[in-house]
Amino acid sequence: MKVAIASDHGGINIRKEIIALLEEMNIEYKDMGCECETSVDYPDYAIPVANMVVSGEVDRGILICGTGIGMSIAANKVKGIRCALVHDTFSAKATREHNDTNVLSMGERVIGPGLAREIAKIWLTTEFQGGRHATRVGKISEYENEHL
Ligand SMILES: O=C(CO)[C@H](O)[C@H](O)[C@H](O)COP(=O)(O)O
Repeated sequence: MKVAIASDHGGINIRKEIIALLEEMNIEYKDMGCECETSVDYPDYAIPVANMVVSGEVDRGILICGTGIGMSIAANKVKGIRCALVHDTFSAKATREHNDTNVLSMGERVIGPGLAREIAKIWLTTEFQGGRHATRVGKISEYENEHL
């Protein structure tokens, strides 16, 4: 698996924590910034990562901003992206099993690095269950293909 990761200025510390996790898990990754702690705009990071996922350049994306909300809104504008904003381990597992999410978003002003690491680890290692969930995810893709 290959992962693209990015944050704005509000998510740098959790990004570093998740990069350390990816290295421990021997998961190949591309760090897409941001490079500094000055204020940047989250769509400039969310959209490139989302495009890397839909193009197949990477398999998954991980995005961090202050709340995770801006990143998730922006990523979900890209056709083919299913981005989940997650701040608990139950949802991390469920959104892989049920929604086959390909991008994870978290907020550094909401949770600490320890929980973020647990969430990311679960999200990276949980398989999609398919079945009835595939039917539902398929309906989202169908809508995207017909209307977006
Ligand atoms: O998009 C967000 C809110 O939904 C992110 O949390 C941003 O990191 C946040 O808006 C940045 O805020 P700042 O006041 O410019 O640091």
